[in-house]
Amino acid sequence: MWKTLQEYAQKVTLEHLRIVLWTVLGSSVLVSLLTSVAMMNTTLKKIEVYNHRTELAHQHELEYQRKILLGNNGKPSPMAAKVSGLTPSELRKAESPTKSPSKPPSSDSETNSGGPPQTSTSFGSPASSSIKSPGEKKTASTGFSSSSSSSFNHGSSPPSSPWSSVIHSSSSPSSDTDSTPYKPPTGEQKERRLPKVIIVGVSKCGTRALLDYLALHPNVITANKEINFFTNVSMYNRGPDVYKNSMPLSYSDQLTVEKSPDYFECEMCPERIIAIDRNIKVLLILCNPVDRLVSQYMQLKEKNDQNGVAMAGFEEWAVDPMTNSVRKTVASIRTGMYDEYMTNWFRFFHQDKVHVIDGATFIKDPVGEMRKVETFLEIKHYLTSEDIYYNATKGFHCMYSRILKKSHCLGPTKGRPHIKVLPGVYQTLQTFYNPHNARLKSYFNYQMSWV
Ligand SMILES: Nc1ncnc2c1ncn2[C@@H]1O[C@H](COP(=O)(O)OS(=O)(=O)O)[C@@H](OP(=O)(O)O)[C@H]1O
Repeated sequence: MWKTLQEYAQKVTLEHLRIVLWTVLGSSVLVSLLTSVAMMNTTLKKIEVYNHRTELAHQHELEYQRKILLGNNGKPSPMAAKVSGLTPSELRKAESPTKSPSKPPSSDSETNSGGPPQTSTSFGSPASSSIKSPGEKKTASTGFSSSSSSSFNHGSSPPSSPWSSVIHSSSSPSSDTDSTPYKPPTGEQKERRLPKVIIVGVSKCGTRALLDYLALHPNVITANKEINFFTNVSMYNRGPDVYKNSMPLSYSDQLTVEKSPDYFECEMCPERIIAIDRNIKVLLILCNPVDRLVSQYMQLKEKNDQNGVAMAGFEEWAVDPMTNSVRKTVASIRTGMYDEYMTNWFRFFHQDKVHVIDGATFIKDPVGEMRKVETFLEIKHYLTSEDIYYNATKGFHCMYSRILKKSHCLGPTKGRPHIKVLPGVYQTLQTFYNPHNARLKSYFNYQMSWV
C-alpha cells in the first residue's frame, strides 16, 4: 500500500513537473512571440515615420531648390545647376510642383490732366534721420540746398586724387547714352506707387550714394527716407497701402526706388517683399566687411561723442584683447558675414532679380557701376560723368542735377575720415571674414575686388 502510494506520488510529481515545464516553455514561446510581434510593429511604425519624414524632407528640399534656383519666371538660372548639382530635368522637376502663375500687368493708372516735368524727389529736401541701433546715428543730407553741399562746384578738378585715372575712365558717354530731357506721359497725373526696386543693403557700403545717383535718372523716383516698412512690425501689419503712401509721387514710366539697409539682415524681409511684388528688383552693395566695420564704428563713435558717452577704441570694440578673438556678438560685426544673409535672400529671390554692386569699384567708378544698374533696371543709359563727377574737396563723387542745374555732394555723415586700425587687428578681422568673403564667389559667383 505504502509502495503504491509512493509510486502514485512519484507519478503525480513527474506529471506535475511535466505540466509545469510545458507551461513554462509554452509561456516563454508565447512571450517571445508576442515580443517579436510588438518589435515588428514598432519597427514598421518607425519605417513609416521615417518614410514620411523623408518624403517631407524631399518635398521641402524641392521647394527650397525651386525658390533658390528658379526665379519668379520659373526659368532655371545659370547659377542653378552650379549650386544645386541638379541636372536640367531635375531642375524642371523642382520647378513644376509649385510654379505660380505670372503676375497680371501693372495696374498703373493713367488720367488725363497733365503734369509738370518730373524732378527727383531727392532734390530739395534733406533726408530725415532714422535710428538703426542704440547709439547709432543714421542721417544723410541729400538735398540740393543752398547749404554747404551746393558749395561744391561742378567740375572741381581732381588733380591730387589717386583715383584720377579711374575717375575719368568712364567719363565719355558711350554711343547708347540717351540724354534727351524727360517728358512725362501725355495727360497723366503723378501718383504714389509701390517700389519696383529696393536697395536692401549693406549699410555703410554706399547705399545713400547709390540712391542719390539713381535719383538723377529721369525714369527713377526715390523715397528719400529709409522707410523700413518690412522691418517695422506695426507699419507692416497695417498693410501695403501704408507702404505705398510713404512713396513719392511718380509717373507710370518711372521706377519708384526705396532704400532701407536694415532689410539685409532681416530674416522675414525677402519673403515679405516678394509677397508684395514677386517681380520686385533688389540692389545690394557689398564692400570689404572690415572697412564697413570701421565706417560703422566711426558713425557710432561720433554719435556717442555727441552724447558725451565714452566709447572703447576700435580695436578693443571689435576684438577681445585677452583672447584675440573677434567679438561675434557685436551686431555690426555680424553684418559683414554677407554670405549668411544672402543665403536667405536667394531662398526667395532668383539671381536675375538681384544686382550686386562692388562697393569699392562703386566709389572709384560710379558712372561705370551706374551704367550696369541702368541695364539691370531696364532703363535708358542716361547717367554720365556730367551727372556724377569727382570732387577733390569731398574726396568722393558728387552729383549735378541737369534739371535743377545744381551740384550736390552727400552730407558730412558720408565720407567721414576713418581711424587707422592697428595692422594686427585689421588682419585678425580680415581672417575672420575671409571664409565668408570666399563664399560670395563659391556659393553665389560674385567676384568682389576686395576678396
Ligand atoms: N559719393 C559718396 N560720398 C560719400 N560717401 C560715399 C560716396 N560713395 C560711396 N560712399 C561710401 O558710402 C559710405 C556710407 O554708406 P551708406 O550710405 O550705405 O551708409 S548708411 O548705411 O546709409 O548710413 C561712406 O562711408 P564713410 O566713408 O565711412 O562715411 C563712403 O565710404
